Amino acid sequence: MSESGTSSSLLSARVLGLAQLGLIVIDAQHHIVMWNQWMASRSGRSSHRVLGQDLFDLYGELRGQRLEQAVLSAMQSNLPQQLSPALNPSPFPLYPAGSWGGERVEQQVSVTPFSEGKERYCLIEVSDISTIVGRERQLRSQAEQLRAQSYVDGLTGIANRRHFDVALDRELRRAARHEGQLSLLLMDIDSFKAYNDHFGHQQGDACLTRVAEAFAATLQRPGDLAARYGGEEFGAVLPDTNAEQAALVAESIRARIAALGIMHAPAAARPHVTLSIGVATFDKDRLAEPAAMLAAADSCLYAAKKAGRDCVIIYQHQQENAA
Ligand SMILES: Nc1nc2c(ncn2[C@@H]2O[C@H](COP(=O)(O)OP(=O)(O)OP(=O)(O)O)[C@@H](O)[C@H]2O)c(=O)[nH]1
Repeated sequence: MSESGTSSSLLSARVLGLAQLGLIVIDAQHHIVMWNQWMASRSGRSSHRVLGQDLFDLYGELRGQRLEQAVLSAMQSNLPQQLSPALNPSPFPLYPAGSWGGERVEQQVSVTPFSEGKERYCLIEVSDISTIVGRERQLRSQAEQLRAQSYVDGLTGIANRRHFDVALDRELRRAARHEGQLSLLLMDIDSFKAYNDHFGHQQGDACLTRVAEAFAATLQRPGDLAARYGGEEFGAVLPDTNAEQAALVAESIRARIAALGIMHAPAAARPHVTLSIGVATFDKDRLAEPAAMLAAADSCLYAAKKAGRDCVIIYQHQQENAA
């Protein structure tokens, strides 16, 4: 061999040793003819132990798997093949260099057929994509967390206004489609300004949280939604619930909040914290849109305030306003 031939093969060997990905070459009989340092340090098998062995004898678990199919089809079609990392995350039992055991590294594997003289070969390249996959997983879980948070009220931990709007819209459509029943409650803590003025905003927040938790705990069905509608107002979406049933639910919420016995400010209408509640029920001819339902429940809430607070008013279609 010429001097320049020798130095170029030395250079090739050095480059193969430095490559930051696994390089395996197998011949047409699947015998390993090249196994670089990256593969040795992550598989625990040095090249002199694996050269000449059938790749699929060495790693029996690869038999019948996508990698073997990719090699066969690359050899047949003479076209490169790529394994989907999502379906084949870690085909080879490879571990981070220097750590024998633990989690396999996540791999991206490609198979490239080639010929040299009369011989046919396959180059198998293996990249470690653990960091990328880990980062993707982290981003996905952060996105899920953000999504969950964006539907939860930060103070009280119950559903927020956005969640309420989405649920009301969805349940109204469902009720309209199936001629079903649906009721909506809007409620407001009585004389809450006086509470804040007397006890301070921080204690006001604590009161809101107690009321929210007790209100949410009153709703029994999995489809019911308890939400903070805004400020000291709460809303409930009650699927499959007619006006009579909704009136019972509203009354049990009212009674439960009154029974908490949270001391109110001297200037408040009652000695303890109470709720006023307005109730509206889906009607395909009159109350079929979210805005109409909300306006009806709100007019009842207003009527409950006028009626002295700590009470429930049900929307009546016959009258312009609540009874
Ligand atoms: N602490 C606290 N107070 C809030 C919050 N959101 C709204 N409020 C207060 O709730 C009070 C609502 O007062 P108003 O709308 O005047 O009604 P009210 O005093 O409850 O009287 P009625 O509704 O007529 O019984 C205001 O003082 C708001 O500042 C909150 O997140 N935390």
